[in-house]
Amino acid sequence: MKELWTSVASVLGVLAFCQSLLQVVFPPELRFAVLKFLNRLFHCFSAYCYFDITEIDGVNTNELYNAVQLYLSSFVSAAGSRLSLTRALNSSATTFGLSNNDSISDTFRGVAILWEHVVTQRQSQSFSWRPLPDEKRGFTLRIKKRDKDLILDSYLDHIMERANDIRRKNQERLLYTNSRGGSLDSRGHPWESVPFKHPSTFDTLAMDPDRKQAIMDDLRDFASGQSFYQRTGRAWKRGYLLYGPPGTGKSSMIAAMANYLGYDIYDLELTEVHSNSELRKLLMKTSSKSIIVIEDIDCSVNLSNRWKPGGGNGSSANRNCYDPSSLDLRGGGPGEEGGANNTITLSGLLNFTDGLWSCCGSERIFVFTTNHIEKLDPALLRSGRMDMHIFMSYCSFPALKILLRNYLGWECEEVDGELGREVMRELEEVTEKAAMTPADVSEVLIKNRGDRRRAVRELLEVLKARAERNSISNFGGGVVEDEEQEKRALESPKGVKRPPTNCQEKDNTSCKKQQQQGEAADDLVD
Ligand SMILES: Nc1ncnc2c1ncn2[C@@H]1O[C@H](COP(=O)(O)OP(=O)(O)OP(=O)(O)O)[C@@H](O)[C@H]1O
Ligand SMILES: [Mg+2]
Repeated sequence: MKELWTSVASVLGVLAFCQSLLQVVFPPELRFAVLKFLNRLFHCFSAYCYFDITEIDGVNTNELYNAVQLYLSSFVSAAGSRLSLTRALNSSATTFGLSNNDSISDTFRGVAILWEHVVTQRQSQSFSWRPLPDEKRGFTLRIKKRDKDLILDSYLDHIMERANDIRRKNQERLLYTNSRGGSLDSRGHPWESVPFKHPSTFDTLAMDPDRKQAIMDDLRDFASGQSFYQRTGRAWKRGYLLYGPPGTGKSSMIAAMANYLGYDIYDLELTEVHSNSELRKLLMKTSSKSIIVIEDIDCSVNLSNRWKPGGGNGSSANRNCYDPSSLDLRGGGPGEEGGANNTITLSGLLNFTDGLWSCCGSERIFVFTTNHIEKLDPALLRSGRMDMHIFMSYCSFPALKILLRNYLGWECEEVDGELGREVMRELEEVTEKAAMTPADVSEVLIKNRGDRRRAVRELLEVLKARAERNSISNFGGGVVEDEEQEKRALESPKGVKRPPTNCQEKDNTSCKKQQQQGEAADDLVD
């Protein structure tokens, strides 16, 4: 054993001597050329090829590095005895990683792959726009030369896909906003994000169950439709236009969609976007598997005035709603024609959702909402642009039943007894005529959620009062004007007034009936 150590030491000594001799005898240029040559010779005869994936690519973070790190973390935990642990911002899960200069093998389509995590000290920093970390990190991928063409592209795509899945699973959903008005953050990102924790789901959404199911099916088909979109040559995106009076659940529906699909939301504030090119940049910085939302598309920006440089004074009165009749969809828009490059136009917006740029990235959903579909330009409604137009209506009876279940834990299907059924009939009859929004109904239920009996009784009273008011104002039409609805939503019923319970004002029969219903409601929810 002693002899072995002696011989190893003497070999090392000889090598060190040769190296110092090389350094003394040969100039650095020659040494470098010799090493390069030896390196080439080695790679020529080696059966393997190597790919370096560095953490920082120039000054930008290399997304592939992050993806590989996440991908390896999915199976490294079972393999390694020494691992690095990390937890990302907004993440609820711990990620395992390879320790410095450790390696792990993987197989893909029967091909063996070796990954090595290489960490070296960075040389003294030359000039850089931003400080770089002291350590240089990277992964080296080793595969057999003959497998290179066979798997490299598909393997890297597979890694990116898996990494995105892991990221989504680990991370709470994110809600992005462009409220910084075009300025970029330190990583060059125009979007700001916060964790998205909206509790709305399709289960809690009050709307007709058949329509709800149709939307869920559509979303599911979209999310699993990669091959369909590829086969048909369509960009993998889908547009939904949600329209209806305020408080009917448009925003709640968007949150439910995001929670259902596990997508992030990009809430695009059009008033913060100054030009079509800025809009394009924002789009380019959105990730796939996301929902891009423009709320109140009819009011968020005065496209017509911004279109014509001298065409409007931009007064707040004008800014509130645009006049679609003054929009001109011919040509590329004024940004290109009129030289007003700092404007956002309808054509820019349409290109955003529909043009070539809309296909950068994939699996994205565009959702526009409006209270006034009739004010939208037909170009926005054209088929193929917004694939599905979803009307969010006043509270229907099936929707009311969902709200009763959500807020009071009350299953209408389980109602029995003659009086109980009578109340259900009353509710059914009066709900449509009342034309109340789910938001208004929710208010009544929230206020009385501690006392089911009182909640149902008050709801019935409010519905009846609304129905009566509607029949008077519309001569039996039953649906009130939009403006009135908006006002009603703004009023936000702090305390819903009860209709007069003073029976002297009414005839005896109706008074008796009212009393009976009150009692029935009491029995029903006992
Ligand atoms: N269909 C619904 N199902 C369940 N809750 C609803 C529904 N519609 C409204 N709500 C309740 O009313 C509140 C307001 O609803 P939401 O913001 O989704 O309405 P909206 O249609 O987006 O209104 P606006 O047009 O003013 O933006 C929600 O927080 C939710 O609690
Ligand atoms: Mg809304």
